[in-house]
Amino acid sequence: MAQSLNFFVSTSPSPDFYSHSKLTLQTPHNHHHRLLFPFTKNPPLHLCASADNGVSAVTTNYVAQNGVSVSAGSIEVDAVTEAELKENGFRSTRRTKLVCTIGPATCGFEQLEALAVGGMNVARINMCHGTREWHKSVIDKVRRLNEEKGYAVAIMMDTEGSEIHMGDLGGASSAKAEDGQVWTFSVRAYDTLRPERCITVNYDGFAEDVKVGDELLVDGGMVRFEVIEKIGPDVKCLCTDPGLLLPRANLTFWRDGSLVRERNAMLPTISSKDWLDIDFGIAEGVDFIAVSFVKSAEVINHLKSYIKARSRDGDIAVISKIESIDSLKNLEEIILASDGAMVARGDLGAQIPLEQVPLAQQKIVEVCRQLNKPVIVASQLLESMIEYPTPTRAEVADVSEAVRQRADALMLSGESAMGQFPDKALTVLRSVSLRIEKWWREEKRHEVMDLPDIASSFSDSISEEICNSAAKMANNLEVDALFVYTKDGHMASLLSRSRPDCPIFAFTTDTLVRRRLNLQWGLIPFRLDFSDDMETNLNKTFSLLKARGMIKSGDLVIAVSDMLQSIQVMNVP
Ligand SMILES: Nc1ncnc2c1ncn2[C@@H]1O[C@H](COP(=O)(O)OP(=O)(O)OP(=O)(O)O)[C@@H](O)[C@H]1O
Ligand SMILES: CC(=O)C(=O)O
Ligand SMILES: [K+]
Ligand SMILES: [Mg+2]
Repeated sequence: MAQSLNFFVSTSPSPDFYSHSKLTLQTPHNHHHRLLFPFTKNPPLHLCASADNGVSAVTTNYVAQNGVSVSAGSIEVDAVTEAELKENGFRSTRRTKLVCTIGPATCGFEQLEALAVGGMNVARINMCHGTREWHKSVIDKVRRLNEEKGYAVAIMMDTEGSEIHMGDLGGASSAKAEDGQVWTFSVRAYDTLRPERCITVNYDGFAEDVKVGDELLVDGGMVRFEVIEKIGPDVKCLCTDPGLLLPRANLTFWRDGSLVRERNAMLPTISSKDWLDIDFGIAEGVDFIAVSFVKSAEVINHLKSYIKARSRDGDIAVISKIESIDSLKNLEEIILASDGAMVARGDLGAQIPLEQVPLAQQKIVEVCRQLNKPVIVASQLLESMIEYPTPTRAEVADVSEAVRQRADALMLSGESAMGQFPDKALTVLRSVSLRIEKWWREEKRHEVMDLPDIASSFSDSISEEICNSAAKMANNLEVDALFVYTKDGHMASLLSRSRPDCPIFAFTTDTLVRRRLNLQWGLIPFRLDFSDDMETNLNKTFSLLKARGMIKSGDLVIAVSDMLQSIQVMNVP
């Protein structure tokens, strides 16, 4: 029999409202313990509850108020998860989510499908590279894959930003800079064939801003030059650290051991080209927009209201990329304003000393977790796999560390965009994630992180308490899965924040919410039509999942819901 704890909160503005909460704890021996709490709160809340015999009493009441009916309907979950659940059972599903940057190596339909099969949860397109037509064709293919083959891959568009970077390499995929060579960095636009060892720069003030003696870092130091001469728009540079130059690589320059960033600080976070790309993203209905080189919360608030006013569903999540000194300074307010964050270690490592990057990563992951925002650890996780089929031991250790920190997601960049072994790289992320997650559960490690209260309303506080308790109960009772019925995804993310031992089945009526939840740790998002009647919802879910072989009789489940704020513990009948 189900044991349940239900709350019912509505924000009725009635002036002479009456509110109370009644908690019922039903023991197996039918001893009912009731608690009655009088409430006076402003703004007025209507809090009532509960059921003496399971869920039916309350939910019937709720349905009567809302008149929502349940259609028989079906349940949608992505094909990979379904196979994983059937094969390995609840416990061994992967909790850490995987983002793949799509590029020339992976933009074909079959290549995208191979990544989906390999566990890609989110496909990232980087607006620094390629044309809008190219990106549109990738988005179309991913959508087709989802529709035709039952995947739920979300799409993340990453803005170019207006930091200083190199142009393309006249069509070449890379160029090798050797020690002692002199290269020219120029703001000229070359129509005709450009001279050898010549790189264009996107920023007109470049030649004025650099000084002879400055150090010029490509891609955060993958290649280094020293400025030796300025001739009009051309800047002659001596290669001091050889390496591979990639198209549109970021450029930073350093003087007397410090990053020169006065000009960068004046460049807008979202350039006019970025705004056009954002319009494109809104029109295409991407799920996430990742904003490069965020400096303050202001720009994120601006973008969010822009999206809200223009997007059909008003619902594209905004991810702040933490990759500049300014973003580290304003970390908490930026993350608070955003729907998630990315530790963009590539550019971050060009702005702060490399040895500080791991600590910055740890801090960003921690702040995101506390503020309940998903966080992606990105860049160079498996860099050597761009060229080689196996990773270095150090790379495996780096991936393990990000999983151990319990980041929501890991991201492939060049490894999947233009590397020779995209599928193998994804397999490494997948197997390392599974191994570390298993270790965590076997060791019965408990969270050391204090999760602060983040609710901004009383109703949210109840959701938060319910989710924190449900996650704790799930660990203590060693349940097989948490079920959450959520319209907007909020309660699902609160459960994820607690990083419980068991997987979280998140049922939502909304396809967009379902795809967005794909970025969050431990969530298995399902699309399901459901009502406010929990008994009906549960029965329907059990029969649909049982029919598909994803759960079986006897499995122990804790279910929570955000329409009817409740916790129930039960065995699958
Ligand atoms: N759409 C694309 N077309 C061609 N090459 C791409 C594309 N996307 C990525 N690449 C290649 O893959 C490499 C790594 O991709 P990634 O998106 O991490 O680039 P990045 O420029 O380092 O990132 P960011 O600009 O966000 O800091 C790029 O340097 C580029 O060479
Ligand atoms: C991902 C990205 O933008 C970076 O690492 O710089
Ligand atoms: K970018
Ligand atoms: Mg970057």
